[in-house]
Amino acid sequence: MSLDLTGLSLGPELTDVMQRLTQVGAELQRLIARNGIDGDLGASAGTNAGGDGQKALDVLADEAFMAALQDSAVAYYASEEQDDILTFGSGALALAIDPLDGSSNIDVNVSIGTIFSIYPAAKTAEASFLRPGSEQIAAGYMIFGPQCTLIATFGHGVLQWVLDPNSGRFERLADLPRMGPETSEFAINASNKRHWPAPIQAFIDHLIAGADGPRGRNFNMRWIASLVAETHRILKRGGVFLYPGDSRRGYERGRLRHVYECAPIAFVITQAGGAATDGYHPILDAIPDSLHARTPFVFGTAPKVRRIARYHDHPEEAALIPDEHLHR
Ligand SMILES: O=P(O)(O)OC[C@H]1O[C@](O)(COP(=O)(O)O)[C@@H](O)[C@@H]1O
Ligand SMILES: [Mg+2]
Ligand SMILES: [Mg+2]
Repeated sequence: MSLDLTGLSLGPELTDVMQRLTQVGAELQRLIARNGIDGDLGASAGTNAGGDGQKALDVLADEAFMAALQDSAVAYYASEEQDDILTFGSGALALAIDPLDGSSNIDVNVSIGTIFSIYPAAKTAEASFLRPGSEQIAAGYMIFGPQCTLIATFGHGVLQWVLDPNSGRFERLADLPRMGPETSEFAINASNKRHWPAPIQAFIDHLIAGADGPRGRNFNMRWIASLVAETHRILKRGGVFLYPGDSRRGYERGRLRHVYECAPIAFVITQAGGAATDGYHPILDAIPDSLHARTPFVFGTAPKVRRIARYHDHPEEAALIPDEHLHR
């Protein structure tokens, strides 16, 4: 057993799938630590279904998860790296996965990870994933960084484990506390500013104006370009993340993928007391129209996420709403 699930009643199928996911995670952390010794995990390795360039580690991670899950309770496997949903058998579960998130960071030794999302299998492969994220029964991510951490939700708060490199086992830590309402950090790829829609431009302009602007206080910015690392920081110390749709060709719906990136992160964040939207509507209520569909994505501390929605309704007043009026 690679994962301490003591005291959790997940049922035999989900327990087994979590064990298999974390076995692969522990192996990926080991391989990543040896990058450059045997080969280059950041080397180009083709193009995936979504048209993104693949790195050697993208392909290797996808193959490792596929091999580990083929004879498990996973009936349907939907991966960022596969054109179509794969059918493994007649098990009770459907698993969507971003096998390697943050690939642009592989060759610069910055945190990367795996994002997973689990549903009860539906009648067909498509129906198992093209459904509201609120129907997920489990979701989370592993981060491959200074520590290998697993964050997961099974619908009752957010749990965390850390991989003990001595034993190869994920040890459970205290559950994550709920996110507080206060925060002063935001995350967005600001190089795209000229392409953003007006409400996002106004929101960010007001944050950057700091104490001299309508918000009347200073804010701080971070951008790692690994969704897992950004999520982890926001879970631990609050803040807000934005990848809006923009006017670049192919980015009308942003960059991030609904099924295997945004829905699972939204499940984790809302279970931690935060909020997750497409800028306006809750992500967990939306139904993606295809496996690799993109969605604009805003998540983090709930009042901040709600304020961004207000910039769409009332851009002139949104900056002036007191935080305490955004608690619901
Ligand atoms: O390079 P950009 O446009 O800032 O995008 C960064 C985003 O792209 C991603 O790397 C996409 O994920 P993949 O590496 O799985 O394709 C996210 O982790 C990150 O938030
Ligand atoms: Mg990703
Ligand atoms: Mg990926």
